[in-house]
Amino acid sequence: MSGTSLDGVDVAMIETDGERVTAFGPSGYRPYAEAERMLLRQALSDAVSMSDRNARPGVLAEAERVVTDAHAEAVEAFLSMHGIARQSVDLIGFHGQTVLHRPADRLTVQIGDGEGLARRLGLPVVYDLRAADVAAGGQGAPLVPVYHRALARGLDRTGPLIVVNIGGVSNITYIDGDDVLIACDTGPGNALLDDFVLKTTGRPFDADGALAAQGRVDEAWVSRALQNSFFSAPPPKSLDRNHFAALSVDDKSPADGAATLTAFTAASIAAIAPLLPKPPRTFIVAGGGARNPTLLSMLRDRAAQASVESADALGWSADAMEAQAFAFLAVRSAKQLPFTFPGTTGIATASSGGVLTGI
Ligand SMILES: Nc1ncnc2c1ncn2[C@@H]1O[C@H](COP(=O)(O)OP(=O)(O)OP(=O)(O)O)[C@@H](O)[C@H]1O
Ligand SMILES: CC(=O)N[C@H]1[C@@H]2OC[C@@H](O2)[C@@H](O)[C@@H]1O[C@H](C)C(=O)O
Repeated sequence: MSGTSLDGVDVAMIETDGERVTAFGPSGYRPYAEAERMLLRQALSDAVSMSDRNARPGVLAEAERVVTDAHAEAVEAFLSMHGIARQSVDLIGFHGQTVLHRPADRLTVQIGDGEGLARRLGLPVVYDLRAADVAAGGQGAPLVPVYHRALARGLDRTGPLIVVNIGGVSNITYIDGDDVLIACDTGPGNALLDDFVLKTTGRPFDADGALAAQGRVDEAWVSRALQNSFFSAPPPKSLDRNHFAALSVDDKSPADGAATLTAFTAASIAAIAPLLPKPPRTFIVAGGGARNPTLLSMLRDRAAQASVESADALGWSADAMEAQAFAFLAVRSAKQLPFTFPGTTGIATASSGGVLTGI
């Protein structure tokens, strides 16, 4: 899995039948080199004008090779580091790199050559997991909720809970027993903050929320930003990474800008609660944002009565969860089990998707 933060490739191994997770294997990470990250950033810009998802304008063809190679290297290093025999792996789930997401135009583009990856690894690969949903009128995201539900089945909790994934964009899954599964993107995650921190300090992200912790939140700015009609729309809804890029805190000091953007992420996650059937009892936080204590504390302040817990504290892996989810989705895809639902992507009927290659 390589997410919208463009930080690197997450690898994880699980044992599953697509319904339940019977064992968690190890997980790993292969960061993008600086040059690779710059190429991917350029690919996001070059993708803006795309209308045909198979076109590869500008640097996209080169970026696609880099994405495929980085994933192959990530898997190879992972297998050798953990002494896992290639033949013991049944299936690889490959998300690719989203370079454009415009579901209203029935367009979502993940670059990455699934067939090339299957050839290089000598293993079957399931890829292109968003396309079928978008083609059928769904949002194509989020896909992870069905995995969150599988994990939540193993928790002994009453009352509705929310799993929040704070990646480049933030998304939530609302689970209330086995029957209610609602999901959507909630707004910014780390991407706006990362971009601002990179521009003002040269560092790729606000490590441990230290910069934001020193700054002052401009609450008026946050309230204004929350006026965007996206926030009052009910789920399902999804976002392109750069949807809020025009919102600028460039007139602020690095610390105040970081504090304000961190608060914007926290406030926009909390703002989903009134749009759900019942107030959530718990927010379980995963994704890179779970490592940012300033963000967690701002979410606690804004989450009303709900408790805020990190996924790691429950024995789930905040870092590996998305990669695990794409392994789970690959198995569901291979078995033709549905993984997008009216309540998660807005698709008319529960559907499967993905392309299986290399068997
Ligand atoms: N120690 C840390 N302190 C603060 N922020 C952190 C820390 N570690 C990671 N992050 C943030 O998490 C981001 C990476 O998050 P994650 O790996 O969930 O993103 P992603 O895989 O791109 O996700 P998605 O696909 O959900 O957008 C980094 O860019 C950074 O902003
Ligand atoms: C189009 C796309 O790649 N969307 C990502 C992005 O990153 C977070 C959020 O926006 C989420 O909707 C989705 O990824 C997660 C893994 C998902 O589909 O569940």
